[in-house]
Amino acid sequence: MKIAIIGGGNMGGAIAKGIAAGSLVPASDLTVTAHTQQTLDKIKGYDPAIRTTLDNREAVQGADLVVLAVKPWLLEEVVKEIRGGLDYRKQAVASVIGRSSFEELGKLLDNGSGVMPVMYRIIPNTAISLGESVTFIAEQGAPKERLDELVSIFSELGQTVVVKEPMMGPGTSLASCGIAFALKYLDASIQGGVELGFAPEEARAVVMQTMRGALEMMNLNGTMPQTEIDKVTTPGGMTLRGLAAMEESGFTEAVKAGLFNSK
Ligand SMILES: NC(=O)C1=CN([C@@H]2O[C@H](COP(=O)(O)OP(=O)(O)OC[C@H]3O[C@@H](n4cnc5c(N)ncnc54)[C@H](O)[C@@H]3O)[C@@H](O)[C@H]2O)C=CC1
Ligand SMILES: O=C(O)[C@@H]1CCC=N1
Repeated sequence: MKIAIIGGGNMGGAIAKGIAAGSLVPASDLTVTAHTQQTLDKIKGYDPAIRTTLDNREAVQGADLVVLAVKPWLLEEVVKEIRGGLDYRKQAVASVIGRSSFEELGKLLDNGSGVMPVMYRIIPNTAISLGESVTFIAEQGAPKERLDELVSIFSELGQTVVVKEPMMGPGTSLASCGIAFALKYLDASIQGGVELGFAPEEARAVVMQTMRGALEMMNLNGTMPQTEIDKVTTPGGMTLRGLAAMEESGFTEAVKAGLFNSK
């Protein structure tokens, strides 16, 4: 599958890096565009075989899939720019834009011909660059084999979850914004560790290994977090006091507020 990524920034670049490292799409079948040559040079640094250009119209020529990965406020401008050069019978269009919809994308892509392309919404998180993403995918009008092919590509880069469009917002919150929320917990822990007397690098190492251990226990034991929390918590002990203080400060509600407000 030949893929053109329009906007090789944090997300478009991470997708390009991940796909180039995978086995299903040769790096030479990837074309990435950006607003500046400096960004394209960074993309070349991932794999020199990735094709790069500042010209969006040139990039979409011959692509089987065009991935729109610009900031939301640039979507309309970019779609208008490339629309005339797309063959909707052959070329599918995917949006990675966080708060978009098939309705909005369809309106922008509508060229009055009565033919619409296969459309996807694809929301990875930034760990796609190292093959550890959770990627949510929804489709509109995709034949099963084309969806399966797309899912195979993204499944090399972590876990892929195919959903109906209404679950794209919640999926984005939980996994794509969610990676920032997880990092926020780590950041708070490191800050606290420093205030407890550790050097920042020591606190970082301790917090990362503690998080790794927590994840691995859940993974190996097939448990929910509370089961593992119960094993740590001595009645009347230190952990209980800490957990109570966290909840008094609104920990669980704060995390949920982050999820509900980001969708
Ligand atoms: N960063 C993330 O973790 C995620 C981002 N997204 C979505 O990805 C989209 C891009 O976000 P980021 O990658 O974070 O932004 P970014 O600013 O890092 O990347 C956007 C890229 O678009 C390029 N660009 C600007 N104008 C252009 C044009 N006219 N033609 C071609 N390229 C152009 C810029 O050079 C830049 O490299 C957003 O719509 C966001 O909602 C979705 C999931 C996760
Ligand atoms: O913050 C955002 O809007 C984008 C979408 C999901 C992650 N980053």
